[in-house]
Amino acid sequence: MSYSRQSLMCRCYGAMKKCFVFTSPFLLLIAGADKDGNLIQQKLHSICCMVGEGCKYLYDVISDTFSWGIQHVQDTGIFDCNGNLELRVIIASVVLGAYSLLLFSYVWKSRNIRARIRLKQDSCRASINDLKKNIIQVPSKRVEEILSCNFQELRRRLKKGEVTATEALAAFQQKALTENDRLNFLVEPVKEAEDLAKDCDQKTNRDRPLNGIPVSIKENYFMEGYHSTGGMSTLLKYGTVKEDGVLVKVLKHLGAVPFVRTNIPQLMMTFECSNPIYGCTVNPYNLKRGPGGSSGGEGAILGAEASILGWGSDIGGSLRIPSHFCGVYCLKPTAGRLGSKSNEELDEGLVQSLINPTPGPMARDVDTLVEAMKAVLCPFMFELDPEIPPIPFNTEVYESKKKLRIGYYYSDGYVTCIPGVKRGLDEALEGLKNRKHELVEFVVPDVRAMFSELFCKACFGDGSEHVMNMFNDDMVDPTITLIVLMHQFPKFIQKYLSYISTWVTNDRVTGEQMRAMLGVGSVTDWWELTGKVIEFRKSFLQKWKDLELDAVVCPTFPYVAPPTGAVKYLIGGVTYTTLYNVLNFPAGCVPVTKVTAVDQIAMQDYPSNMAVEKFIKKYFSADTGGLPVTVQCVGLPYQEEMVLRVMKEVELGVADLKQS
Ligand SMILES: CCCCCC/C=C\CCCCCCCC(=O)NCCO
Repeated sequence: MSYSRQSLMCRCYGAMKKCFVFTSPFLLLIAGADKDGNLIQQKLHSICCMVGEGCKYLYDVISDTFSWGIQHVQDTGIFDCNGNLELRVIIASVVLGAYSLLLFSYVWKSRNIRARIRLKQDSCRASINDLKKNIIQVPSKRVEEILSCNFQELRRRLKKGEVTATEALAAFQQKALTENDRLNFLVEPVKEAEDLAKDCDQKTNRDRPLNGIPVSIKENYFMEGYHSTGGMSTLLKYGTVKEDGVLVKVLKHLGAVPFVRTNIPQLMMTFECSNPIYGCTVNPYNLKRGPGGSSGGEGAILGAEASILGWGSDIGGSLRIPSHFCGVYCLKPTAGRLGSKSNEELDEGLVQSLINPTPGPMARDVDTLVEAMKAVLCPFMFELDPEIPPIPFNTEVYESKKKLRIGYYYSDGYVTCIPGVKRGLDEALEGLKNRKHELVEFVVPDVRAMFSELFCKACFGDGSEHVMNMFNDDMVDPTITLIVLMHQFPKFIQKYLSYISTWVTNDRVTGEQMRAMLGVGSVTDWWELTGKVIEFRKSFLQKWKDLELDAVVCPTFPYVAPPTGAVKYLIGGVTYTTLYNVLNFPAGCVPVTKVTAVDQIAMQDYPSNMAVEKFIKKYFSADTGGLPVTVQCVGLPYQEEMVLRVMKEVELGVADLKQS
């Protein structure tokens, strides 16, 4: 989505609105003035007194200017000041008239937005109902049998013709429809799925690596005939996508059957999963809690076992956070390994050269991720997108038996992990130790500066202008209202608010993040930021090399699935994932445990110095029993195979522990 696609009118409207809203109080003050402008002086004086001595100087300048201005107007003789009512009436009428116009245009605009959203909702609902009515009938015993297969088993049966692709599709469609009624992860079913499945059932196609495997796809992936909105209804205006994106083409070429498109948060830059078009998705383990985001629909559908392989994307944790909250596996590849032409990042305002999003697979075991990566890293994809480095899957690295030297950390130095998360890491490390790997403590560098000074500044380098402009023609989801509202203020007020928030939250990061979202300023500042990112990567790499590490294992996130609507108070946790986007290191998640009653009791000792910690204490001391915990496995750039190997080692190590 390019800037040019943002209608000029919307942007002008937004700018005018802001200008007007912030100047009108002054206009009204003028309207309330007597002929000498006394009232203005009085009001300004009292305001200035409140702000303090420093502002008095400013007051003198301003009030002198006003007096001069009014005197000047009187001198011109445009109106008779003895009856100065006229001036006030004129100004008041202009202000009220403009407000009425604004109100009218707001109501008119809202009606259009709501109509656009309703139209899309109706079409999605119709599509779901259509599938419910016309779903291929498969006996329930057969459905259960298919759903109980793991990926390898399902693929083997499909290949042998013991299960047809049409049956597999129907089984997952049935399960998805049932689970969707409780979790709302579906955006819409893929209408062509049945035709694709029938094609897979041709004998000549059975050898394709993913033949007949039903796959779920995040809404932002380009698919011919479908909208990719990232939860922004304004993007519905541009119609459906004309051509499949690279990964969808590759998946179809390999025989996979995309069967549903799944939900995302509005704007895809938060880890709530709610937007005004498709609504709110909830967590399969606890319906009062969220599935994470932005690939939240994928997290929920996989967590509910209604999909066997899903595809999401990640620029700050959007594959890893939902995996962690929903207890599923994922791989966030190095940005570039799978290219950048598969999914909509309405993020084009967010797509910059420093920190890039990447598509990636999500699944219910490591083997599926391995098979998915092996399959898609194929000549067909390298030809389709020559910008993707033609590096096939390195089986040798994945299958190597060499003992590994693995770094680990329990805290990144900012938000402390809750006890359940710490215990999850304990278990992963113990499993690795039992498998004779060497463990080395690793201290991560300053994540506070990394998050606000590098991640936020890069992602919102334009002062969030591009994304915020889109809201001039859209509704705002309650999960992000606060942040959108804040951006309606002039920058100097936002800056002021950021300092207040540091003071209120006792947390430097909150204020720093707010200021970072005001953008970098100039090209020179952007170059400086580029230099800082390069420097950060260099020094991190050096630390890694000094310790001669093969990989790092650490918490994916400091807490588990939060109640829906609570993410806005908990953003701080995101340093654990954004670190590896800033570094552009591949990282994957492995579920290791679930929160226990003992973990919940241990929350009594959780710190509560910063606001974010107080909220964590509030939201995770109870009602978290049974929620999944994963660990994050990290490798050097382009070493996805090493990450997957470590993930497999963790999976095996934890399984051994549970058996013993
Ligand atoms: C208007 C909403 C802006 C919220 C700004 C909060 C600032 C930083 C938090 C970053 C949270 C990142 C969540 C994950 C984003 C992600 O990976 N998206 C994937 C897009 O493909």
